[in-house]
Formats: sequence, C-alpha cells, structure tokens
Amino acid sequence: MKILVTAATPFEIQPFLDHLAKQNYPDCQITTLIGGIGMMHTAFQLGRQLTKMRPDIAIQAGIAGCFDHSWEIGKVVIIDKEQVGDLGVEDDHAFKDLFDIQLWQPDMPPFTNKQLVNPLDNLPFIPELPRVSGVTINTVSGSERTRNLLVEKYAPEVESMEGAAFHYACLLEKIPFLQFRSISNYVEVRDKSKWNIPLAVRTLNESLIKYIEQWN
Ligand SMILES: O=C(O)c1cccc(C(=O)CC[C@H]2O[C@@H](n3cnc4c(=O)[nH]cnc43)[C@H](O)[C@@H]2O)c1
Repeated sequence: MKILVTAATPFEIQPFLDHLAKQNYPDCQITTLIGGIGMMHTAFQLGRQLTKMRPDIAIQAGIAGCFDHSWEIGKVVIIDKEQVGDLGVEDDHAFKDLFDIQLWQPDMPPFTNKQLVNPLDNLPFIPELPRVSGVTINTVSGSERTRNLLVEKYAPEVESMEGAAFHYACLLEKIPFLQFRSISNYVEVRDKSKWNIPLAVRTLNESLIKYIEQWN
C-alpha cells in the first residue's frame, strides 16, 4: 500500500514525521510531501508527486480556521467537500466567482454542483471524525466583510489555503484521498493571540497517527 501524506508546512506534521522515524510499517510505503502554503504551490507539488508515485491513497493534513465559535480549538475533522473561495472577479462591492460569470460550469469535471466532492471511495478505513465542508482561499480571511461574504456564498464550516487544490488534483487523477484539518483559530477579525497552533498540531497528528496505525 503506497500512501502519500502531504502538508503545507513541516511544522504541521512534525510529530507524525518523528513517529515515522521510530516506527516501521511493513505493509505501507509512506511518502511525505511538504507542498507549500496556498493553492498554487500545492497544485504544482502535488500534481508532480501524484504522477511520479501514483499512491493508493493521498492524505492532506493541516491546520485551519473555522466559522462556528461553538467548535473547540483543536477539533479535528475530515473535509468532504471543498469550494474555491477567491477565484473570480470583483464587481464593485460584489465578488463573483467563475461559476457566476459562466466561465466555469457547475458540473465541469472534477466539480459536482460547483463543489469538489470527496466520494470517500476505495479507502480501507474512514476515520470516525465529523465530515464538514471547506472553502479554500489564498489570503487568510481577517475581516467581518470577507467572513460574511464567504458564509453567505459558500456556507463553509472550515477555511484553509490548500484544500481545494488537493481535492482537485486527486479527483482528476482518480486517487482516493482524505483531508484532515484541525482547528487552530476562528475565522474572524485577525487576532493572532487567540490562535492555538500547538494544540491544533497535536490533535491533528494524534488523529493522523491513529489512522495510519489502523493499517498495521
Ligand atoms: O500571521 C502569522 O504570523 C502566521 C503564523 C503562522 C501561521 C500563519 C497562518 O496563516 C497559517 C496558514 C496555514 O494554516 C492554514 N490555516 C490556519 N488557519 C487558517 C485560516 O483561518 N484560514 C485559512 N487558512 C488557515 C492554511 O491552510 C495555511 O497552510 C500565520
């Protein structure tokens, strides 16, 4: 079983990397890829890696923001659908995405009704974690205006900078995939003092290690 585990930055999966250095999994060949922050880096690095090794399963692991203040920081979820939240045109005060201006069609592959949906097929196990919807942007949202715009337009639960690129590449390459995200902050007016990245990294890596352990 060939497994690719990718993250935007090394610190997000460092505990998992440390675990791999100590643990031998004879039934799995695990490759890790640090793809960089944002959709452009992720798409290029991942596209190249998927072609090179064609994994049986690709896993993306990362921290993220969430829109619902009732969620606890450190909560880990699986993203089952993704939307691209900042690719389009500005029309005075309105943002129109590529579907709105008919440059993309809602069911243009690999989209299903404007979303990049993970069918969660051909995976030996699916983790028992909440399944939620994600929006991907290239700039971390940090104002009420952007937050409201995204909520009204995409009704997302989680925001990241790479998720949609990962879904897009895996769907086009027909590689089974899973996106793990752990909540490090709320999507709100930027206040870095309220973020808890160490907690999010810890819970993310605990879930990732638990998932990999199930194979062995
Ligand atoms: O501003 C800083 O000083 C700073 C320091 C460390 C990390 C950051 C990030 O913005 C992390 C971006 C990284 O994490 C994901 N992420 C985490 N929270 C969010 C969010 O609210 N919205 C979008 N992405 C988020 C993202 O996928 C990046 O890979 C800043």
